[in-house]
Amino acid sequence: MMAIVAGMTALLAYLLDPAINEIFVNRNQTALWAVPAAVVASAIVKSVADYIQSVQMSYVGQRIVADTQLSLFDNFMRADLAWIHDIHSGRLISAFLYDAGLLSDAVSKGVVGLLRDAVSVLMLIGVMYYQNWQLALVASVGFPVAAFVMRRLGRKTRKVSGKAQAETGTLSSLLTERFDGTRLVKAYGREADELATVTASVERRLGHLMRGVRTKAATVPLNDAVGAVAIAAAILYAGLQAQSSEMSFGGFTSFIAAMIMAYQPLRSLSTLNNTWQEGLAAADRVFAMLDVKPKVADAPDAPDIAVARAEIVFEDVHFAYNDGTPALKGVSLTVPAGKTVALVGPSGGGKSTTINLIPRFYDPTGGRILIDGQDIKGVTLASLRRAMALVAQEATLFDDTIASNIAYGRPGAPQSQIEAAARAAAAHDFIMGLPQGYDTVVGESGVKLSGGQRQRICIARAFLRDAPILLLDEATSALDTESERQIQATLRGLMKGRTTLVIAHRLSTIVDADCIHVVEGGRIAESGSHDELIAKGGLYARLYAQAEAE
Ligand SMILES: Nc1ncnc2c1ncn2[C@@H]1O[C@H](COP(=O)(O)OP(=O)(O)OP(=O)(O)O)[C@@H](O)[C@H]1O
Repeated sequence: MMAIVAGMTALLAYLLDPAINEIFVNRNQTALWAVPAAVVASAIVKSVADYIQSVQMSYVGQRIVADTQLSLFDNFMRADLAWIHDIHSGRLISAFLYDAGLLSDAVSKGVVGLLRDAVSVLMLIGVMYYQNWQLALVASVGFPVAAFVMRRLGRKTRKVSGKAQAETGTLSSLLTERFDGTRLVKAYGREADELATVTASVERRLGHLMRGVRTKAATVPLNDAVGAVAIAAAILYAGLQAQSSEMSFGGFTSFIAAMIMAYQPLRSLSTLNNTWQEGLAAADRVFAMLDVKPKVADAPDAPDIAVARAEIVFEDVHFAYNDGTPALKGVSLTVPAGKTVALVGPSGGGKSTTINLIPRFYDPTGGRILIDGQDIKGVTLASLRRAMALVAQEATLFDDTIASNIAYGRPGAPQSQIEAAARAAAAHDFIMGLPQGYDTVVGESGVKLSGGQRQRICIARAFLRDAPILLLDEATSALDTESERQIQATLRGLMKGRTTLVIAHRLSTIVDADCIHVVEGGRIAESGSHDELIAKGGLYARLYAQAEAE
């Protein structure tokens, strides 16, 4: 298609030769009709090919955006939690939306346009050389100069594009945080300050983008100037040669037409180089993200875990986050099959870290974690995670129906099972009271639920998952006493017969746990049943007395 467009463009320039020499100079009657017909025919072929080509080019570009976005998302979903936490979500979003777009421009306009224009220019230069090679040689003096200008400006574009992208990432981070924290902004009356923060970022981004625009805008006039000198040189040379009349009038006109027609694709070639450079910069960033491979991954030939009793054992487990600060300094504990073990302790002690190691959100830096005697590092991640249900503090719901939210851990579960799970979580009645029952859409754009209702849907999700291991980050502290009591009752139902490790934020809720570990400073400070720990009169007894007093 590209060759057709380029060929037809060159043909139009070539046709000027017979048009002038045959029709006007030789007064040829056949040519009088044939040449205009040929002009129309080649213009039609060029237009059709042009149309098909633009659609094809856009498709190639958009396809690349779509494929890149899918690969990025796939990689983000598989990436280590540690990596995701270290990088702000705004940066991921800007790679997804902004960089993928730049990449598409580089491909659809850049590569394809580069080829098309290069072919057109080559063919038109061919016409020039065919008409008069000495003249063509004179007209070509501008090329090396133009190439040098393009190169310099291309480099600058690439640099500026990198800065603009970094600022786009910062801006999306700022926006996500501000939208999530709207309540806080309003409550503390910080609207004006937030506007100032965002204004600063928007202005910085504008500055970088404008630097790019100026570079791009300078490309065309600079090349135009070079082109004008080349045309002037050609006319001067042709004029000087005119005396010897080696060249016909038609030939000269065709030559000049080819030269002027070559001008347009040459101009676009110079701006395309900038687009191409932006695309290369974006590609660097996208590929850097695609190259990140998760460290928490299946060992080669890892078997599925075989869970029978579901006993969890921590053997002298050490762990440090990426920044190097140790969070666990030798934790050994056992969660006996079917029993409930609670982790309590001061904030920052390491309770969440302990629980996060069981589904291998992170791998320990020392020691081992065993489930039914199998080191969890040696089994497949999918089978390990299938063996557990997680009820986290945040009560995350997706923008989907209640039924889909409950079935998140067991996609395709029949309605009867979904309802049974909701009943067990004491959620069925309030769900039936919603406008569309189980088909009610919840989440950001759907019906807004109370904290307790959200929590109950999450518990129903864990019921339906029906896994032998239950990881519970007790989320009842944000609820009122009545809701908390109800949720506690449903949670006890959920824990029954399952190996449960629970983080207790309210000590009153875990008094009947089989064993309580007090985690402090990354170590287990004391362990025992509620009564034993009270009798001991240590940290737990103090924490409990404090909680009672409140
Ligand atoms: N993603 C992280 N990156 C770096 N350090 C972290 C990260 N998460 C937690 N920490 C640090 O690890 C230590 C243990 O944190 P952890 O969240 O396990 O405590 P916790 O006992 O669950 O606290 P809380 O009761 O407040 O939730 C803390 O010092 C914390 O600052």
